[in-house]
Amino acid sequence: MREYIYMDNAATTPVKDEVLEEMMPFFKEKYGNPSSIYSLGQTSKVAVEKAREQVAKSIAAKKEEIYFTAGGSESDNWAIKGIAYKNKKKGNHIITSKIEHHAVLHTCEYLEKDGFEVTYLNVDKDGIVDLEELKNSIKDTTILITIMTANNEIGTIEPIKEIGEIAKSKGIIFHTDAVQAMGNIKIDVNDMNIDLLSMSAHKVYGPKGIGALYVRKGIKLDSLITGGGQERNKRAGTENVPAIVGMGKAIELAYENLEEHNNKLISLRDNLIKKIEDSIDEIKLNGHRTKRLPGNVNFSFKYIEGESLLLSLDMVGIAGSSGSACTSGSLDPSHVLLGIGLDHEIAHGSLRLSLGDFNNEEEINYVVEELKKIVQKLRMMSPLYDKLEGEK
Ligand SMILES: Cc1ncc(COP(=O)(O)O)c(C=O)c1O
Repeated sequence: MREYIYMDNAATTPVKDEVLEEMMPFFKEKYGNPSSIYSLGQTSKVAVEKAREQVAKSIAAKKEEIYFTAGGSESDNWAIKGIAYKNKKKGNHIITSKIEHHAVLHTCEYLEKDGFEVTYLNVDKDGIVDLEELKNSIKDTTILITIMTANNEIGTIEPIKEIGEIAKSKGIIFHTDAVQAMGNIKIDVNDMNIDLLSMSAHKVYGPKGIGALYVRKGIKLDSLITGGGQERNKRAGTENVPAIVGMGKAIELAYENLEEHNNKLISLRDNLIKKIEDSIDEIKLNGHRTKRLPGNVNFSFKYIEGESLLLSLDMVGIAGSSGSACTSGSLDPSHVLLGIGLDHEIAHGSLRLSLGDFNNEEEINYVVEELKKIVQKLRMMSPLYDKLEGEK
């Protein structure tokens, strides 16, 4: 069998050699605690601050506006709960969208049980938030708008700058989950009026279990973990120095080569979309055709179960996804696909192929060839497809 073809880069990415190389000394040689005042400790502290600078630079933020966390989920939880509880006296209303990641949706549901009111905005057939509906949803009690920069399943990029402007004009705090967008889209927190932004290293060829939250200077939010004075008293606990160093390097690399990376991915993505559309019928591309992440391809295939498709692809050495990594494995159709108006049956037959820096044209051709055969085989086994064939 040929080498494994990995097309699930939206779930996670491999750590790049240059990233691993930067991390390695911080496990055994430079193992000091950044809070220790002797030189071994200070070496770690300098490394953490360098990474903070690298992360800040990538979104045009200041170094002291970056807090390291244990990943995207933690950043989302902290941003939303932190702002909600800090502003409880001002109001209890939060606005989000129906297609957010569960790290946002489940946090909002948690807050609803604690007396907060949440509006879940609809999106159009491509997954784009309706700005008029957003404006009309704002109340005197609205304290936070949280809308993702780009969707993890269908890749649609939201009008973040416009949302930021609306929030700013009404004096409402704006948080965005940029976990999928980082390393794929140029982000400027000032130009886009973003007050808080969540990110995660493992989507940009960095290590897992490390992320960051950008908090605009002047925005107050409750501490996430109390204890020692780390992260300026906001998130206690000895820093994960190797992971922080890896995150800094991974993000720096991603933004150094953004254009080159994007041009390559967009060309691969559009080729893959075209080849699938040319060779398989009764399919639907999910997400916006152009306002989408450079590496994201998401199709629904009529008369097919996404899980069977994934297993069949795995058997020929191809890794994809039928929803976000956190929800695949469950039998419920994706809330994102239902959110863009797909019915349950077609939402079940969906496949996400997310391309990354290590994919190439040869792999695209192989995937299309195999996908075509698998779809045909699975449809022949589908009672619904059989019935329709009989009617033709
Ligand atoms: C949009 C989005 N937000 C948040 C997360 C959670 O990030 P992490 O895995 O770092 O907790 C993910 C991960 O898939 C994501 O895609």
